[in-house]
Amino acid sequence: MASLTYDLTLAGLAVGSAAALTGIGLIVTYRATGVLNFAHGAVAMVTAYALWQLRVGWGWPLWAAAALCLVVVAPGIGLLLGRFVFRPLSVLQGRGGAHSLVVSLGVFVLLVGGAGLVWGTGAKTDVPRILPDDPWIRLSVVVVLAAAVSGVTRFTRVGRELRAVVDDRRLAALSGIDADRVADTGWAFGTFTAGLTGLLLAPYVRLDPYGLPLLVTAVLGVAVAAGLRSLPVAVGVALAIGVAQSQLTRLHPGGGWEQVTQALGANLFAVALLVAALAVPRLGEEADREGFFRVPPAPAAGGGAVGVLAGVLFLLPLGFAGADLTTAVQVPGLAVVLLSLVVVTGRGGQVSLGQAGYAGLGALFTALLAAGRFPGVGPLPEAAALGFCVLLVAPLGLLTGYPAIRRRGLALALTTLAFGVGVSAFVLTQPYAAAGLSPARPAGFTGDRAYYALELALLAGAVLVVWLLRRGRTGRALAALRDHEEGASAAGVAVPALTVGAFVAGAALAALGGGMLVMGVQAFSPGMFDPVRGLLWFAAVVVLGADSVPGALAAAALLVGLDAGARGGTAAAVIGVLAVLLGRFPGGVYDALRAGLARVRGPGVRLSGAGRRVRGRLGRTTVEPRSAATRVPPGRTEPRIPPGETRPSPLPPPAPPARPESSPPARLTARGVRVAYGDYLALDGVDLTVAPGRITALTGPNGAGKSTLFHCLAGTLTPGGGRILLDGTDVTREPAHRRTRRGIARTFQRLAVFPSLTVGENVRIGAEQGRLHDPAATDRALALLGLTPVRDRPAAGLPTGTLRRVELARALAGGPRVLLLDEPAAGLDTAETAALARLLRALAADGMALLVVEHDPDLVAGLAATVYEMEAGRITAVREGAAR
Ligand SMILES: Nc1ncnc2c1ncn2[C@@H]1O[C@H](COP(=O)(O)OP(=O)(O)OP(=O)(O)O)[C@@H](O)[C@H]1O
Repeated sequence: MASLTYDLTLAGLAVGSAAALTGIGLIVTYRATGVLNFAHGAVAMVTAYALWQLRVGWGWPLWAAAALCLVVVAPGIGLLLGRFVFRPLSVLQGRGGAHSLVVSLGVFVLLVGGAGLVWGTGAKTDVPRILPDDPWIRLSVVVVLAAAVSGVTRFTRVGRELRAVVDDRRLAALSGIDADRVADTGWAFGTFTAGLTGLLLAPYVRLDPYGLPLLVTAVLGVAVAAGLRSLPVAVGVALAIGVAQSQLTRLHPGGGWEQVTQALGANLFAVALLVAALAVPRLGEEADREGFFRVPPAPAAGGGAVGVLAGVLFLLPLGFAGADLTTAVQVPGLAVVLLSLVVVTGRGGQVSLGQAGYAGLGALFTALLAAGRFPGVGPLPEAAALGFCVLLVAPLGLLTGYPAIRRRGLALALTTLAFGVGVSAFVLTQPYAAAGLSPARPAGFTGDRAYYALELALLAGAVLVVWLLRRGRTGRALAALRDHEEGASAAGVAVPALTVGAFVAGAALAALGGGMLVMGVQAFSPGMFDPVRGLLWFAAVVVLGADSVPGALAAAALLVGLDAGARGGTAAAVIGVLAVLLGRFPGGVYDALRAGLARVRGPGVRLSGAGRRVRGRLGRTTVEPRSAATRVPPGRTEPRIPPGETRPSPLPPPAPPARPESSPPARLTARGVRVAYGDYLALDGVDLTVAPGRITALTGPNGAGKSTLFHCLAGTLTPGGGRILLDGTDVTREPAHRRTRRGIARTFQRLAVFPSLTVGENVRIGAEQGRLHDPAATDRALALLGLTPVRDRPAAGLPTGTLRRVELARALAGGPRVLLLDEPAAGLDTAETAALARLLRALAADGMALLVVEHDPDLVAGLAATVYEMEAGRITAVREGAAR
């Protein structure tokens, strides 16, 4: 028994060593470049193929083949990626940034597709071993490598440079460090470890374009568990999981647990990925300095002609026959799955790498329900099975929707990926699913042509759902969520509910598409929904225009058509190339084509209303993540007005705003508010009152704690101690959107408008989601702020002064009783500042309670009735202002 334990431990250490190598490589690359290389496993796979080619294909000596792979091929791929793919992106984006995830997924699918094209999709079982089959040797390699990296990082100049770049790339560059060289080193080392992992693992697993990358992707959890930071933790976790996984094979609890134990034993790294992704919600934020990751929004499709063209193209297969028609049957189902990504990612701005999981569940449930093998449910007619599977899977959208409430960027990407990996490992590939499920098609639609017609009807329904989700109150709220989450919350949008809703709708659509697909091919196969396919679909939708229905339809046709008409892997390779080029076409290929078309047409051509809107949107810098779209370069207070456009009318003298009867005055109070950031006490028992009918100001030097207090009042930060009261009601623990609905509105120091919406839509969100829900409030607020002439203009690209008014109009449209303004005069010229002061006085005269946070004591002196002075987290003085 003891020897079995020993043998299993050794076997586990061997597996753990390979995982540890992956962890080391991922962390080093991430620290040096800010990119979590999702293509790590694909590089491992390509290097293993290279070894096979050199040794088995061309008969090279093993040592020479292995040396070439490890010294030239693997690091060479890294250097090429770093220099030609990610460096241009980081120049555009700043480190980390919005696109690196999509581009690294693009590299992943490109390598997977490319390997399929070059070596075929069949498995190679004769990859030579480069090391003896001794776990101790593998372990030694890993320990030596980890120690060497730690030593180099700690004690050498390269290591010091690496740490400096990790801390602050721009500062490091200013102090003479060649950050690009550091990044190159990170890439070369990272892909070297990927190559080594590939060579170590390939002889023991089936080497095919999908299998090895998938295996290595599940190991991402090791790096995540180490917070993408600590090499010893990564190595320890990897070895522990390797050993635990190996020991689990001894357990035979019998009964239902037998299957669970076996599944766990085979997939413990997937479990680790799931646990780690859930446990580290703020992962990657430090590398995403430009703001949270947002998938670049493509403009709404709008163009009726494109929609009609897509409709006609989708009707064409009705005239096909034979194999062509059988292939075409897969397109509408996949199109529905991809539309689910349009809802979640394109419109809601949430990364979802796990849609293949939902589609797979939809397919499996449909097949099980129709076969009468779903627990507790007898056989259902096929059409009913399809409908029922949608109802079953939709609530499961919570599984990724709920974590998405607190996660952004990388953390959300990893959580959704972990979901996809988990569903594939623990549900789709289990014996009950793998054993010959062959669902029939609904009665009356069994022939290919009839079934295709049925699919078209379902696809039309799905397009309608997406169309509805993009219009009206919900559509505007989703666009606001995507464009600027904090801004949406401040406008009153219930961000958590909407985020979950987007995932639930996405899960329902993906399940429908999965069910359609499996009935189309009349067989369930887990491989159709493996996580690699999820990554491919995500990349395909984003590159063709994440918020574009025609883009999703085109992606489905492309993916099915290319793989059917050409060698396996072509579709992945094409999507990969497009994703890698994404840096050049930030709004997706569809967007780029429209831009090209607009350029070819030239400026003299009159565009329709929709065309003008699209051109206006294309003019903005969608390449930047949210809020950055409205950022003004330093030293310039207002962007130049583009030629041919008129300057929006200046703010008119305010008529005293008529306060509706339903807006009784309100008082906002802070009582003994305390906030600590770690050991540092940012607010130390602050008392402050924002009284109705007057302007209260809060001033103090940088770092005094003004913004922290402001966040506590607005609901974006929950204090560690003390209370926030609105007219005696304790609102301390209420989120921002609920406070907005109670009548506490706010504006932002850095603008928080929604660039993909028009000025009118921006303000309308405030009226729809705020306290009063008064449809006429939009017009009133627009008129009050002098914005009526620009109400149909897209917010993107408007001057800062105008956008400040848009933000204020949005806040006022909700009928606030308390208005909190964070440095409202930032970026305004003198005339605009004076007009703003007049408006604020008028609002106060009308009974509103106003708080103005401002650095400049002179500026507030003439405006405020009460001035609170703050320093080092305390109120140091309260004095009467000139405007009493
Ligand atoms: N998220 C955070 N983590 C750690 N420390 C923080 C955080 N946010 C603020 N601080 C620190 O808390 C203190 C108060 O910051 P705060 O932004 O509230 O000051 P402020 O008066 O608004 O300054 P400014 O006028 O420059 O915005 C500062 O020392 C700041 O460095």
